[in-house]
Amino acid sequence: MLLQIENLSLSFAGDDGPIPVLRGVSLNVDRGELVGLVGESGSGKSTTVRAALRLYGEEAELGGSVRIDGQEMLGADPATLRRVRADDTALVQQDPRAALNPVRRVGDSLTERLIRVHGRPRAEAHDTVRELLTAVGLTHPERRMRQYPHEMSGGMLQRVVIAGALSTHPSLIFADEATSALDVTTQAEVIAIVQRQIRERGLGVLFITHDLHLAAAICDRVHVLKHGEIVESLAGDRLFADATHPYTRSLISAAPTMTRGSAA
Ligand SMILES: Nc1ncnc2c1ncn2[C@@H]1O[C@H](COP(=O)(O)OP(=O)(O)OP(=O)(O)O)[C@@H](O)[C@H]1O
Repeated sequence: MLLQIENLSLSFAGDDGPIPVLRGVSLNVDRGELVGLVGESGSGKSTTVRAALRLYGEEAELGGSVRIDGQEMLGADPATLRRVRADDTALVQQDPRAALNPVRRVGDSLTERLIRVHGRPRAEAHDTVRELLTAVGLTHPERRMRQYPHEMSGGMLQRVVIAGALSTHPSLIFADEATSALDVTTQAEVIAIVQRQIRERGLGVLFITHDLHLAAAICDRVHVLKHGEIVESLAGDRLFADATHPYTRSLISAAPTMTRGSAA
């Protein structure tokens, strides 16, 4: 199992005592799986990811267990956390501009990480990045590598970020609203790239989205989070048909549908 979250709890320290945000979250992601985590804003989706990667400091109190590729993250020492984050996982978030240094050429941002963090020779790092930029659907990869983030569109930059995420050969990707800011066509292309990596590399993906239609269309399983608790877990292709929890039903009825004339 790539990701095993069991009974994960998290509270932030507040002036009037601890503020519980996650209340016993349990979910798994296996090799080759795309697993969805849905819920309304503030339900704790991003907190689940950040807690799993142990990105909080002393402000957060954690309980339960998170194992990534068998390694327990709660209680792991800083060197182990750095290794798991750098070697086994990648995190792709909504805003690709926040993930890239604005004053560096995108090729340098991507190759430097491979050279510094992963000890790859410069020429090999350069070739890897060029090949991955092609794989994520960018034409003229050498030219792209010489560009700065502001010279690219959001869709192009998110492809760059995904190429960077794949460059270290992670076994598990946390995609936190990774395609939410993209137009529908670019979103479909980027998702197709991720799905190919899932098939070809046996990658596992925890896919966080507020878009239930998207989750139903692409996820093997979908977990529904409400106030830090998973209230329902369903096969993606049965999400709309089989959901029984009132919260899931309310999310479904609130999800916008594109029907002819609906924009009028
Ligand atoms: N550092 C923090 N200190 C205190 N409360 C926090 C902190 N980070 C998040 N929270 C609270 O935890 C709750 C869950 O937030 P989280 O960002 O995980 O939600 P989400 O489901 O990802 O929502 P969104 O889709 O809006 O990002 C929210 O009520 C938020 O205000």
